[in-house]
Amino acid sequence: MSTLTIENVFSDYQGQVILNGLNLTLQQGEIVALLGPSGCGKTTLLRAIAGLQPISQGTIKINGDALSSDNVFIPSEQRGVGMIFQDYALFPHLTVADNILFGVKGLNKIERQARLDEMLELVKLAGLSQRYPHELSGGQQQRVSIARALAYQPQLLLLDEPFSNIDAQVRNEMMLEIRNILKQRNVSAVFVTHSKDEAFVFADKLALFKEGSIIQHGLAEELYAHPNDRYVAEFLGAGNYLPVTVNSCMEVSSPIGVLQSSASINYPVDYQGQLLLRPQQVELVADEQGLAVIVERRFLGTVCHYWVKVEEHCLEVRSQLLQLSPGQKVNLFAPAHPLVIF
Ligand SMILES: Nc1ncnc2c1ncn2[C@@H]1O[C@H](COP(=O)(O)OP(=O)(O)OP(=O)(O)O)[C@@H](O)[C@H]1O
Repeated sequence: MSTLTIENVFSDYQGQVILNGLNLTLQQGEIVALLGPSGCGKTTLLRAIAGLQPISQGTIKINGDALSSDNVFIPSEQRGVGMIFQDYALFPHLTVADNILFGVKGLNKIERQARLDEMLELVKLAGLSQRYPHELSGGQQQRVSIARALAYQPQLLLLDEPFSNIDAQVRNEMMLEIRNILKQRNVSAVFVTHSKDEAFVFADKLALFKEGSIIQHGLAEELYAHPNDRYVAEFLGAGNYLPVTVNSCMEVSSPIGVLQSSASINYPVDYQGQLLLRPQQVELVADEQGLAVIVERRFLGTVCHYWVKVEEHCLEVRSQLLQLSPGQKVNLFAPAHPLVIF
């Protein structure tokens, strides 16, 4: 059974549609990132799941039980959902121990202590239980907020941009640490972010938002390699878009020559479209008679980023060939792969 099921969910603010018929399912233990630019409705969906935002149509279920639908509205505190916010939302006048145990009900004193010890160990804060939030670093405060959400043993954890206040240098490490904790406990989670890099590190699946709709959702690798829309392709990383004409179900003609696809192309012969080539999918070969010329080079350590002009097109290429220089003639190749054409 899915942990979370979102079926045809609509929501509005004063008649303005914010969520426009969303569908999404999440299996037990999966982490999904709601990804998209500012204002596209990610937080509104998170709030709707938490019971903090009404929906006007559709159904939200957890473990098969309806929480929001035409005739059901379960209050937030009865949903079994934990939330972690960007600003941690710790109680400043409570110690770490009291913050962590705040939502834990129905345990005796010994059980409460055992739950606290377990959580402190899980988030590596043993020994700090009597400190107050202002006596902790940002990362430690974030770990307290995780421990507080997990101490309550939620069926589902909701995280709203939880890493945006964490120093970039420790952010990746922190994301992996929290991801490991969730995986260790088999906790399902929905994570809001506008950063594809955070989504790739933290989530198993992505749901890409555009103006209140989910344009595509699935495994991160699947969306990156097979975006079904140029918006998805652009959001998930740099790419070159070259005009191509389909020659056959396995071949196209392009400004850098004839390219082979290793999967069938779903367009008819003579179809003219735009081919997506990620910078690492293009290879360079130095050639004095080459049809392309290097116009810019940026050294990045193990690879170089080149901008290469061919006809009127300028392509971004990431290459392990480090010695090419601006002005040099080259040829470009794209080894056979499943071509993505829009
Ligand atoms: N309380 C409110 N009243 C009216 N409109 C609102 C309210 N909260 C959000 N909105 C509008 O709903 C839309 C979606 O907002 P939401 O916060 O869900 O976006 P988001 O994708 O989470 O953005 P961000 O990444 O900036 O947090 C925006 O156009 C916003 O202006």
